[in-house]
Amino acid sequence: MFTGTYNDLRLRIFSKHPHLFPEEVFNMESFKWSFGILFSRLVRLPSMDGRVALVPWADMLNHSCEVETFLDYDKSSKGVVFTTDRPYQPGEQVFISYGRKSNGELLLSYGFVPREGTNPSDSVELSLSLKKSDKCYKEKLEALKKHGLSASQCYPLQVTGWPLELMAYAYLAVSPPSMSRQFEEMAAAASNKTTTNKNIAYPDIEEQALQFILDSCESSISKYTKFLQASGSMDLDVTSPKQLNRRLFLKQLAVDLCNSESRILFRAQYVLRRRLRDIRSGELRGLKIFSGFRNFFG
Ligand SMILES: C[S@@+](CC[C@H](N)C(=O)[O-])C[C@H]1O[C@@H](n2cnc3c(N)ncnc32)[C@H](O)[C@@H]1O
Repeated sequence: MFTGTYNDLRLRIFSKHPHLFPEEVFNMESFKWSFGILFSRLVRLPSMDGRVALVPWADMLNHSCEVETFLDYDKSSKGVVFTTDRPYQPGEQVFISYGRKSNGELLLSYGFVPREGTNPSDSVELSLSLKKSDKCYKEKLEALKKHGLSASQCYPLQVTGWPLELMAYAYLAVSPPSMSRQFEEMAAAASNKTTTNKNIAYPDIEEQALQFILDSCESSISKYTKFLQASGSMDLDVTSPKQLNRRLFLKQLAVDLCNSESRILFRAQYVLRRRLRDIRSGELRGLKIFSGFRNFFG
């Protein structure tokens, strides 16, 4: 990402105006540094339409997932103000919220991962894909494309659940050719750009749709498990103690992120399995009643 953005800037701006952007200053190293400084310190000001600013004193405040206080511009005092949401004791560390962000977003923008289980906004992207072998692959893809979606889509899973769009995508992925008239409705509900009714339900294929989500969850879990197992014996390939510390630190961040994301996937797996078990045992009960009737009438 850095390399692409930097090369783009160099090609389109720096190389055309070398007197304004000398290579000794505007190089990859300084670009990385300024990018990091800017993105870990800039403040979005909600009352100024989300305009961003660098606010020297405010960039000393660390983030906590447990507070709901944001920095904002205050018209009456003409300054950036911060009001705490609870009393603090003298000497106690004061926190702000960097926004309701997932652990992955916090790691990418700020370089840290909150302690496991402490971030209620944490989420993990679950990738769902149409099966190439699906008899209606072309029709489904066409319906998806109409709503700005593609054959593979990512949806955020949280410990507390998943968006209605994800379920709509799963319905579309598993629906048989006999439901082709509903493809359009399902694709529209799977898109977060449309405002159509998202709360669609197709009881006949609910079990297959949940199983489809569960399969995707389990395939994702197995990737995380493989990474976490391999991380124990990962070759860090370093030449100095300083480099070793840095690599160990980065590896720990990756492990922390994987642990928090797989925790969400395990929770989803549990909920899905339980729901499927209920559906299947309901069906079994239905079958037993039906065979009871048969006995009765037979
Ligand atoms: C705006 S600065 C906050 C001040 C910073 N701690 C400092 O000493 O300059 C943002 C950086 O602080 C660190 N940080 C903020 N909140 C944190 C937290 N809850 N856990 C670990 N590091 C945190 C991260 O390195 C982040 O990029």
